[in-house]
Amino acid sequence: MPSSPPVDNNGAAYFDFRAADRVPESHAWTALNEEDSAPVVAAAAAPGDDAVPVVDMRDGDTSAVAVAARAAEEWGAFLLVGHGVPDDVLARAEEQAARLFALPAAAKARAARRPGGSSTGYGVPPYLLRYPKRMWAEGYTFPPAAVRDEFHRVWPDAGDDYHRFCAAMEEYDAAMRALGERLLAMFFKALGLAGDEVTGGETERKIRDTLTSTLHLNMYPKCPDPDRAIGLAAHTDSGFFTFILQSPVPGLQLLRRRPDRWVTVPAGTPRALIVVVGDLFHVLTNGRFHSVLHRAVVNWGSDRISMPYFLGPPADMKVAPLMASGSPPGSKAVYQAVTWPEYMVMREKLFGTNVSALTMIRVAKEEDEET
Ligand SMILES: C=C1C[C@]23C[C@H]1CC[C@H]2[C@@]12CCC[C@@](C)(C(=O)O1)[C@H]2[C@@H]3C(=O)O
Ligand SMILES: O=C(O)CCC(=O)C(=O)O
Ligand SMILES: [Fe+2]
Repeated sequence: MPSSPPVDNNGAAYFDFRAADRVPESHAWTALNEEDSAPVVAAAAAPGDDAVPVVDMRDGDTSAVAVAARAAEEWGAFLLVGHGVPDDVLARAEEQAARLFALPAAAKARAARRPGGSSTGYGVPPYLLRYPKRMWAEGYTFPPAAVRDEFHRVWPDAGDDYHRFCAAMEEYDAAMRALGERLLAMFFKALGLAGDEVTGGETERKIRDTLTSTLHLNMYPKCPDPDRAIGLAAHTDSGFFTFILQSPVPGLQLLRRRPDRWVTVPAGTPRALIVVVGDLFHVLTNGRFHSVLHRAVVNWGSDRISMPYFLGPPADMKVAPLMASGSPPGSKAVYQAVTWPEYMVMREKLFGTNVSALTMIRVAKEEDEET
């Protein structure tokens, strides 16, 4: 297992990206897994098969549901348009995130993640600290419900800047959460469970009523040598699903299999949100929907901001495959029930081994298709 270099202040003492005229050894990206070296399909050239699917929520129910189902099965991700979240809500959130990252290092360092793998604050998420190299990015993680407490650390005077920031995040949170509930309903329809009152209706309600959310703001500074650095290394999201608001600068790439290749998600669709399926949704759907490896690359000319909004179960919920009462006879749950924290522990342990934590909770190996 690769050992991580020591990181000061729980990962909040970032390298001074602004002053960099080269990528130092500490940030020089090295491939860990085979996928890391897979070729990149140029966004403009991405034809037919490699064009990222687009789900338009305005397309009447059945057609949008069918497109979402195929995309979740075949890609584990898609672009979501017609989602109804007002432009100005997205624009304000993005603008405020940019203002946060533009603050002096000392202001941001006041909000450093606390020791012991704390899940909120400014700095590198604990899981990413396991990588042998640091990434070309700054990050800030927080549960949106706690935004007013959390950001007192950055703005102790609680002045106008503080209020503008918190109001924009609260608006973004409310919109994303409502959208999360709508997408959950679409996914349940797609799974053909909507008519199954026990497996469908009850579980859907339980998941919807207990959904938890986490916001993680990413800022990828422009980079003097983008091919030598990485913004965010290849990973799957561990929760149910993630909405990513990305700035007009491209950078997000999705891994497609057979043959392995990275497809760049176009950033030109105004106000489109990207939906990424996470590992626990992979489990919930018994592998029908796929969690997807994705990463963020950096570029020479511009900073890039992304604002992933992670939706998942509460910490004490056991997530198990949903088996519809109408499932074909003989179909079995392929995954063991697991809570989010249990899953995170497994994933930590497997870090650097090239084995997905999903393999650890897989039961009926012989029936399982490749993931
Ligand atoms: C709710 C979440 C989702 C987290 C953990 C926690 C807060 C930060 C998220 C990320 C963001 C960066 C990649 C990732 C892999 C990471 O290390 O931190 C994500 C992770 C996950 O999806 O597992
Ligand atoms: O920056 C992006 O587009 C992706 C961010 C992401 O995947 C994450 O934070 O988990
Ligand atoms: Fe991610």
